[in-house]
Amino acid sequence: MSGKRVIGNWKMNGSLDANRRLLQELLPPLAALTGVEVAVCPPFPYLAQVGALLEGSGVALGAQNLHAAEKGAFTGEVGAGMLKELGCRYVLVGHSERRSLFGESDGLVAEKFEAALAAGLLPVLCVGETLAQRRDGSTEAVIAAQVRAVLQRVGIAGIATGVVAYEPVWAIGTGETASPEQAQAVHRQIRALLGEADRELAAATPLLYGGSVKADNAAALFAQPDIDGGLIGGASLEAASFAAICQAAAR
Ligand SMILES: O=C[C@H](O)COP(=O)(O)O
Repeated sequence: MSGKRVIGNWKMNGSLDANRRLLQELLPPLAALTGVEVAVCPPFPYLAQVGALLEGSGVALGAQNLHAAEKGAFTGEVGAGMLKELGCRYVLVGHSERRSLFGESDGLVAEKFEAALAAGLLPVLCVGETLAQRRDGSTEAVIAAQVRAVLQRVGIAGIATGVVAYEPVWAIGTGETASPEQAQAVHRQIRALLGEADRELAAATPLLYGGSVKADNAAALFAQPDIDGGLIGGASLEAASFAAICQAAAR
């Protein structure tokens, strides 16, 4: 039992028809896998449809974002309780597209992580450096600040209840994956940082890698000691590719 997790982030893609076809093709091969927990995160409007299609499959449902408040006058936003009620197990928090395109700060991301925990969801904290930050040598500082903001708010027990996903921004949707060694180095750093608070809980925190994970590079990434699975974007929209990635995690 490898205990790995693979989460598909569909981003702003899909339709009622495309979702049905994707899951029809994806669920049968996944049914045979053991030792891997799989989830998919469709856009908000499709959560109910996808939740119903996943019923009995063992594949979990996740959302891509949430508001930090429980409810109120926040037009266009969605609260953690609503996601929970629709059957979500996971919710992504602080994806780099949220940070860069929608101005989400480390502080706001921490508030969202806390709100998700309070509702009984498993928040997936996304962290990662830009290409410029990697080039100027600030990867470690950037990741540390992103992780510490959440650690300070919810403590190590809070983080360990959820998941952390390292997604170098330069590897997202670009086809350029971090090498297994590059990814492992950052994962080891995250584990060590969490370990300053509690070594056991740090060891138990799932650390996923995301950024151009494909069927042909997944196994090498998942073989790294501190990589506990993947957060998959583009390849999660192709049933055969996503199934192969899940298969690599199940080994
Ligand atoms: O949430 C997923 C990541 O942004 C990775 O996306 P990608 O697999 O298309 O590079």
